[in-house]
Amino acid sequence: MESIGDYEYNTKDIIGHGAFAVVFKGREKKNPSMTVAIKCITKKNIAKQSLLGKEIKILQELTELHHENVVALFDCKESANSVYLVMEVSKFCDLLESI
Ligand SMILES: Nc1ncnc2c1ncn2[C@@H]1O[C@H](COP(=O)(O)OP(=O)(O)OP(=O)(O)O)[C@@H](O)[C@H]1O
Repeated sequence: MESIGDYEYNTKDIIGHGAFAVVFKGREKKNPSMTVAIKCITKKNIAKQSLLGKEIKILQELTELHHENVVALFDCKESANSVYLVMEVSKFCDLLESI
């Protein structure tokens, strides 16, 4: 298990790949029934890291809206090579899988 603050994930549990990141299925350590999506962004894939900081700030502000159609950002952590975004699992991904 990889540890990201209060959350953890197994590198085998990949939900999806994007252009800049891999998204893993993870869980809260204290409450393992709480499933989360952990987006691991490799810093070297991002040309301007200041833009990533701005994007994270926008995600934090959107989270404060508590809107059902906006995926909440629970936590954000940084290591030497990566940035990790711990997010609510999107209900729309289930819909896509069922199509
Ligand atoms: N919060 C989430 N809940 C569930 N699945 C997710 C979540 N975020 C991302 N995913 C899945 O992981 C995949 C990769 O996501 P990611 O955000 O890295 O890239 P993308 O949105 O597909 O495209 P891009 O790389 O252009 O941003 C998505 O296509 C989706 O299937």
